[in-house]
Parts: sequence; structure tokens; C-alpha cells
Amino acid sequence: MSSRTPLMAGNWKMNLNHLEAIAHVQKLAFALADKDYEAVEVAVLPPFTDIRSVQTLVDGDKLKIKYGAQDISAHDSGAFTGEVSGPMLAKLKCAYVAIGHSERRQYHGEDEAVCNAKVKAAFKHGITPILCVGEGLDVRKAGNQVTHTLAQVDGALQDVPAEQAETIVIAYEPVWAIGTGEVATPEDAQEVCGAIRRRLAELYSQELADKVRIQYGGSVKSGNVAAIMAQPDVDGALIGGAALDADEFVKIVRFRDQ
Ligand SMILES: O=C(CO)COP(=O)(O)O
Repeated sequence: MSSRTPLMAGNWKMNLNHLEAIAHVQKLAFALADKDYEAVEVAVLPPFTDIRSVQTLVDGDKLKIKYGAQDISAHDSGAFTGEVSGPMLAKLKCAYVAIGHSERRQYHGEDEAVCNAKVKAAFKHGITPILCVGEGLDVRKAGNQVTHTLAQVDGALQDVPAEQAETIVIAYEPVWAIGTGEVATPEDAQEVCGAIRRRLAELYSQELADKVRIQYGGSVKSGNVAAIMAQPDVDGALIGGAALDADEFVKIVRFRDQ
């Protein structure tokens, strides 16, 4: 671990309606103390329909939990049925937006060009992208995880200026470890997270690369988070299933105690 403030973000995926979201964030807020927020940045990424409720709670009670969305449209407005725009998310004061999650890549055909456009849309509206990258099982078996993942990083950062790129968060999520209980070893996580940081240094500068937070995601739980966080290039986690259990998520936030 490094001097970068770790970011622990719960990706709720398509779980919890707005009433459940309020109850869940209240539980987190009750359990988390100032010292937790000093050590770790805590964020939740609820479904779109929950964001207004979460915002109202966070604003009203001045909570230190950050929140964001799981996707963003590449377009600002117009005839894009079902999409939610950057200006809409910015109006709800979203701090973060996940871009290019493997489930979006797999089920919605999002490629590097789409991710690149969405990264630009997020920055345009002052929302920090959490760019999700990572290889599937076949690529891992062929030993091509680094090349594959770096190509995703290159594609998504095409023409993104340094002053924006230095604030991005990149989540390395090997697809074979998502929701499978199959966690990458700390060494697997470090191999690719370290390669991502070296690529950022090549694309921009070492100084910029040292600022960027790189998360690991894929079956993170309270029992395995400490070993993953001990890796020098892992600056946090993007947590799916375990983030739906408030007690478990709090334990993950307190990874230093595990
Ligand atoms: O996809 C993930 C977070 O974005 C990881 O999901 P799980 O933690 O459920 O494996």
C-alpha cells in the first residue's frame, strides 16, 4: 500500500431499491466513524433509481460517504432512450461513475471507443471515472492478461489530457474472479495493477502514475482484502456482492483491522 488514500467502493449492480438503499446507507453511516473516513475514502455506486434518495440522505445528514453511478451516457442529452447523462449525474452531485464494467462490456457490447467517450463525458461534467478493465478466463489461461488489460487502458484514455487523467480511478477486475468466489491471488492483482501504473507513466508521466488510484475487484471480502491491499500498486477495492452486506462492507473498509 502507498500514500494514496485507498478507495473502497461498493458496486451494488442491479440490487437494492431506493428504500433499501436508504436503509443500507444509514447502516453504513451508523457503523462508520470519522477515523474510518480519515483512513479510507468510502463510496457506493447504487442503481440510477436510488441515487436521488442516497443524495438526499448524504446531504441531509452531512455524511462522508461518497456516491456515484454505475454507468453514464456518452451523450449530454437528446434521443437516447434509457440513457442517463453526465449533466443529470452531476446535478445529483455524483462523485464517481463506473465505466466499462465487464458486465457492460459483455451484455451491452461496450468497447474501447464507447469507454473512451464515456470517460470524456464523465470528466466533462466533473465526475471521476472508475474505469473498469480486466481479462476473461481464456485470456488469463493464455497468459495474456497484462497485454489485454493495458489495451483497454490505452483505448479508454485516448486523447484524455493529463490534468484529467491524473484524477481517474482504474479498477482491475479479472472477469473470472467476478461473482465467482474465485479471488485473484495478491500476486495476480499486483502483476496487473503494477503494469497499469507503468503504462500510465509511459502514457503521461511517473508523477501522474504515482497519483492514480488503482483498485482490485473480484470476490473481495473481509477475509481476503488485507492481503490484496498489502500490494504496493493496489489502492482500494471495487466490491460487488460483499458490498450488499453492510457489516461485511464496513469490515472491508477497516481492512487494516482484519
Ligand atoms: O464486479 C465487481 C465489482 O464491480 C466484483 O463483484 P464481486 O465482488 O461480487 O465479485
